[in-house]
Amino acid sequence: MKERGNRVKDTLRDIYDEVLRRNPGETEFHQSVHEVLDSLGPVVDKHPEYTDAEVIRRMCEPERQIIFRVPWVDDSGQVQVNRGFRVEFSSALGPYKGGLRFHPSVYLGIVKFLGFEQIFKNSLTGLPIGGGKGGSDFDPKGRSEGEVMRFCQSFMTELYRHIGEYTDVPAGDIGVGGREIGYLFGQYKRITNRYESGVLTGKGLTWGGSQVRTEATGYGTVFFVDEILRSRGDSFDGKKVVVSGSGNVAIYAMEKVAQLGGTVIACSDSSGYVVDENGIDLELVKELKEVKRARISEYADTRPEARFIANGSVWDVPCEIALPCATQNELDGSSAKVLVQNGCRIVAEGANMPCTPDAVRAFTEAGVTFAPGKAANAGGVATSALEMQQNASRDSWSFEHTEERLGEIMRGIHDRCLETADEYGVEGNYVAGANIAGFTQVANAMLALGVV
Ligand SMILES: NC(=O)C1=CN([C@@H]2O[C@H](COP(=O)(O)OP(=O)(O)OC[C@H]3O[C@@H](n4cnc5c(N)ncnc54)[C@H](O)[C@@H]3O)[C@@H](O)[C@H]2O)C=CC1
Ligand SMILES: O=C(O)CCC(=O)C(=O)O
Repeated sequence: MKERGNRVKDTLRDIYDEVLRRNPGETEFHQSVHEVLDSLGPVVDKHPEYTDAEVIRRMCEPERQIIFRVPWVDDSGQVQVNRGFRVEFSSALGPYKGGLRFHPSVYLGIVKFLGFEQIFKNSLTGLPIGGGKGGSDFDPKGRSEGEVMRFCQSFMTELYRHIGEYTDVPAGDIGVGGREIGYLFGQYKRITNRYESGVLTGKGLTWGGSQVRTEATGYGTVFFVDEILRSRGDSFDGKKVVVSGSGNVAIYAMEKVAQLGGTVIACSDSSGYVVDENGIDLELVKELKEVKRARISEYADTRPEARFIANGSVWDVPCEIALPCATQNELDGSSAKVLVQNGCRIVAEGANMPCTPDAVRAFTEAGVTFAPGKAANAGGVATSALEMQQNASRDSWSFEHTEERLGEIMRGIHDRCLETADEYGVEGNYVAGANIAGFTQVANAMLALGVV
């Protein structure tokens, strides 16, 4: 028995070593692979057919990686050159699906970590979507409307030949919202001469978009936490919540917390954080971030009762529930210890991999419930799949119906994580439950499809 356990460990170690060797310097990708492999011991033990067919080894190698030049002309007439990426990771369950990120930190390792996470997240939704991710090192900050449009058009001038309703369906992520999806869709339509609505999601409501897609990731994360609370006979009522970021995911997480009776007392952006003990004024954040594209510090200029802190961590603010909704590795081990000391009981990742491995360890050791992003933030991509359904049937659902579907999907993911954790002897462990449940569905499809 012990010998078999050691063999399983050796196999997983061997696969991880190969990932390190093949993908040098891609630290975020290594981190995300390690986190998944760490959960798979009991599955490999129970199902040797997965390793016999090298399912895990194949899963760690993207089906296709596309890197391309994105040249464009800025407002001063200067030619700029950025780099574009699309990593098509797994199409075992459906067309590649996942967002595009425009941020100066983007390189292959970030796109691959995000694409890898997306395989398991998309599987957890129970909807027919594979995993992929893309983006560019373009920095939209400080760029004019015209510059953003010309960049998006140049990006799509290459990307269009790799995507399609049945092939690969991108959407938004950091730095890519409704405005950018509009420019990208416009250029795709122009080049292909096809109104192929299902090629992108996150579209505007008058041109093929879905109700609730804008809100879906943030709302979904809060629905997930609500399910955790409900399973303990508790609710958001009167709970103090801290959210990091103030972009798409953060804004709609804050909105749903308030609707369910909780109070968000702090949020942030990359320049610092604001604390408003009376509850963050969401209309003000929306005005600053969605309309003016301003810094969060302006919040405190408008609300004298609020404080802006430029240096420091939003995780220093005491709360019962923490929702990291900004970016990867933004919450480290020492921040996690501060949260624990201050009485935080639940952490749910609205962002992708915002908690470092040290942070996750600190939460687990302290008995804090930790919901990983691939489960807790799956509401965004799930609603993208609902957008694809509406596009395919040329239908358009109401806000209420779509939100109801989102709620059902998030409750389903929550329950599947717990049931799977129980089945594999790691009761209450959402990380293991999410990784194993997401993995087995993809692995079974890969076995059925042969060595491809
Ligand atoms: N948009 C979506 O549907 C989904 C997004 N996500 C993830 O959620 C996270 C946020 O994405 P979005 O809200 O879409 O992007 P966004 O571009 O709308 O907002 C990002 C926010 O994070 C802040 N931020 C970035 N770096 C920061 C740092 N180091 N410290 C503090 N704040 C920082 C930015 O100032 C901004 O407020 C990302 O990890 C993304 O991958 C996950 C699932 C779906
Ligand atoms: O809606 C989508 O396809 C993308 C969502 C996404 O990028 C994510 O789940 O991280």
